[in-house]
Amino acid sequence: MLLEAGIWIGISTLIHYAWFRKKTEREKIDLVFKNIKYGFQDQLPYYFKTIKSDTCNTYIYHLPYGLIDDPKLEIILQKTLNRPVKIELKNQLFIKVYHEDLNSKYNYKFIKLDNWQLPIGYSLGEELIYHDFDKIPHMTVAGATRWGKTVFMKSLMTHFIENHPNDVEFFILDLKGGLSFHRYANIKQVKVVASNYKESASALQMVEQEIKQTMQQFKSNYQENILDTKINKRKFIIIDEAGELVPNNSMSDEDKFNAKICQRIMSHIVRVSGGLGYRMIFGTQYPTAKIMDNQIKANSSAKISFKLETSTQSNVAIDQDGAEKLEYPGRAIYKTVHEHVVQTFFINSDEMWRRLRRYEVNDSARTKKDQRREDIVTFG
Ligand SMILES: Nc1ncnc2c1ncn2[C@@H]1O[C@H](COP(=O)(O)OP(=O)(O)OP(=O)(O)O)[C@@H](O)[C@H]1O
Repeated sequence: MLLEAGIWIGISTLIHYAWFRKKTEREKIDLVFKNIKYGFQDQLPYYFKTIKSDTCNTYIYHLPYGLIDDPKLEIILQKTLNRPVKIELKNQLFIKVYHEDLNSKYNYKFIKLDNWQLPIGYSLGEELIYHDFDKIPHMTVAGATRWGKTVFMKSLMTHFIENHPNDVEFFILDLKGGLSFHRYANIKQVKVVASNYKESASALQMVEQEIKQTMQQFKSNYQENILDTKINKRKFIIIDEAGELVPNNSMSDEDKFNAKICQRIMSHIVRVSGGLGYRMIFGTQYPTAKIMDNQIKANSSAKISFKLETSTQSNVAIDQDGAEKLEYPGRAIYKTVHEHVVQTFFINSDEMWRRLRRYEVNDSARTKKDQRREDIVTFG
């Protein structure tokens, strides 16, 4: 009698333990598959193995033939496990469950990368995500005001000046009155900082003229692409706020005229100059079809978006929803063929100046150089 009671207590304790014990991550993943019916007919993903690392646990599953990815799965697993989750579907299903979320700030640091690669920021697991401007020359940068566009452009500038002080050149259109980039106008690598329509049109005409000359030079040497030459120079045209360059009725005739020149040359730059070593960074807080027109979008296969107001804007900027849900300044979606959520690097003006001031040239040297440039440029 006593023995029977003891066995019964033992069994019920076991049942109780099995029922109430904390489920493992893997058990929870299996339950999610079952509950949301993520499978093909009655076949669910079949567990293969787990790889544990310092940053995450990766659960690998074989998939029944015919089962494709489901965008909801990542969100459901994230909520169920209460951890950041990233899902990749290659031949198998890889579910990465991270121990830590992304930090909301990573300070800029000098990172030596090959050639014309730019560290964009960290994605989950502190994986460094970088962009190769020799593979994809032009980039659009969208984001509502105060969410990180200008800081991103500044860290791009600092990175390339630190990595290629003798080979990089910048043409900057700072249409927020020159407030963000004026301080760097006398840096050796900065050819011009334009802060109004007239200066912007002149700066872009300067670029257009240089493109013409480079083209001529390539033609006479039977060269097709800068990557097949020994030329190390790369020229970046930064547009910080492209929305200002769309002609509208509140502009004076002269401003409209100059804005139209800018539109024409920006479109020329993205169409013809990538192979010649020119890279355009097209920034806007207003991603509408009018501002980010088809020409710019089609020729800028790299897209970054910081937080935007609506999913409609997100679809214009990066061809998908998501930018409207970003939560922190500096957090962005970087999209080429692949897509990554990243925390971009933070740099403030003092730090940038501390790093770049050694490249400052004095005013008289700059004036002489500008005069020489003006000799070859036809201003509109
Ligand atoms: N990568 C980052 N990491 C952390 N915080 C950031 C980052 N980038 C920007 N911030 C924060 O957001 C603020 C605004 O950034 P930024 O000036 O780049 O915005 P913006 O989108 O260019 O705005 P605006 O269009 O008004 O110029 C910064 O002063 C900083 O406090």
